[in-house]
Amino acid sequence: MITSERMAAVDRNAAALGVPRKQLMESSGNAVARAVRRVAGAGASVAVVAGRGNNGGDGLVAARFLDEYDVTVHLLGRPETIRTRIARENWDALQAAEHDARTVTDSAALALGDPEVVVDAMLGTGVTGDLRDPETTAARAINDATATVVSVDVPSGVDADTGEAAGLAVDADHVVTFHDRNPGLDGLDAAVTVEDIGIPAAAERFVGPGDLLSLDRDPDSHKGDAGEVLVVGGGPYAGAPALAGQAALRAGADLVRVACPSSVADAIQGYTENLILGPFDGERFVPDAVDEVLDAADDHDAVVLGPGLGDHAETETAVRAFLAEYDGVAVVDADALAVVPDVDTDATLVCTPHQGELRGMGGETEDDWRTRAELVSEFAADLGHLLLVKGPYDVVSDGDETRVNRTGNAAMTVGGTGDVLAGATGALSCVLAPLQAAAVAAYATGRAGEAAAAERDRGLLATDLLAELPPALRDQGGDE
Ligand SMILES: NC(=O)C1=CN([C@@H]2O[C@H](COP(=O)(O)OP(=O)(O)OC[C@H]3O[C@@H](n4cnc5c(N)ncnc54)[C@H](O)[C@@H]3O)[C@@H](O)[C@H]2O)[C@H](O)CC1
Ligand SMILES: [K+]
Repeated sequence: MITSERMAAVDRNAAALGVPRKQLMESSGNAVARAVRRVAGAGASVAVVAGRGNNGGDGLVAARFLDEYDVTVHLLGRPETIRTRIARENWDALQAAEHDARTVTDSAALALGDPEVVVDAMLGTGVTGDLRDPETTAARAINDATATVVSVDVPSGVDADTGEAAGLAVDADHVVTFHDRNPGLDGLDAAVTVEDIGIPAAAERFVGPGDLLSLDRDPDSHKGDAGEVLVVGGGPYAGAPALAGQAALRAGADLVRVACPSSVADAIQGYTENLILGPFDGERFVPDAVDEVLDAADDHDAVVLGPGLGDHAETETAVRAFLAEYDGVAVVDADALAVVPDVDTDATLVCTPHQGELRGMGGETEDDWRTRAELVSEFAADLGHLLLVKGPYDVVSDGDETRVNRTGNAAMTVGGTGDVLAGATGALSCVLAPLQAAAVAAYATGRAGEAAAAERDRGLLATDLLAELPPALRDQGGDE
């Protein structure tokens, strides 16, 4: 099962892996043609009704594969208004080969004739709201026809994720969908076939530029802001919370506060004016400070717990007490990880151990990334918490879904890059689901490290990564 949002990400990842969308469209169209052959008699008349997006493009490819039939293509709208280059190229290919391909500019003028099969390629996952004209009139004509209706990807007018239609929708006999089934197809009367269109499994497994699309969602559809992060860190160290806090800002958080012992507040503020300090008395995080930090945490969308806290027994007790009461999202890093295996908490934990810390938590690790991915997944399931295990290939798993990140380089073994990753994960946790936040944070931090290392053979510093995070969170690939 896959949502259309995730499908769009996987599609973009496939393109980055060398399998561009036009190639997928060729496979989709071919699969639709195969479905038509299963229901059409020899030489049957087939009407392909194509919209101006990529769903229409699939239909145009199908028409090319169905030369042995009497095929008529009805494009809904003028060819100049076809929305994507790849769909337009497939329209041009039909024209060049002198297929019977007509344009319908006046919806009243749509004459389907009396086809044996209609291919409904009007709208796919790009649909929003009620069908508009000419699609409404065309849907009515399709539903009135006696033809067998084969819908491409989803019956036009139906939301692939919910199965609901805002208004009129095509009443399909068969649906040919691609790669994996959308949740909305389950309740339909139609016979649904899922066709492999050659998307590599790696497009789902490896974090890629498509995963950055999840950051572009309509801001009104979630919290409405970029999030506020509380870093709980510092004591024996001051640099780590400063790095984590700045990374959270560079990853897009609106506001980052640092709850730290008063002994290091000036030092942390001295690194940057961009962080807001919320010091509590003392030289380290101790049980007495827990209530104050819990109050602060309640006003934030996510907490980053651990950078620079140290491993004093009192601090460990304080971390445990904090998590016992906290029920939001917490990115847990560094010394705070030690409490995770037996902590009692309602919080959503995103744990970011390196392989040494993972072993300290009782987890196993392996050099081979495939084996490691399995081990991390099993351990995340045992813990009941999400893990982002750092390594040459980072593994992110909640025990159910597992993603692997390949960005980054050996120069990033320098101290402080883990704090940057924890901060970025905290910021992204404000706007994305935890697994996606961890995956995107690992991907972007690795890319930031690659960009920073491009100019220096040695001597990379964790601070070099900070300014590289914003571009690393943007998809710089061309849209093919
Ligand atoms: N995911 C894959 O791997 C592949 C999918 N393919 C096919 O591409 C479509 C999705 O294509 P897209 O261009 O994003 O959207 P649509 O064709 O569904 O819609 C295009 C267009 O329609 C307009 N529109 C939206 N809502 C309405 C409405 N209510 N009434 C009228 N018009 C509407 C809007 O402007 C959209 O831009 C997917 O389903 C697959 O069939 C590719 O083949 C590649 C592989
Ligand atoms: K369709």
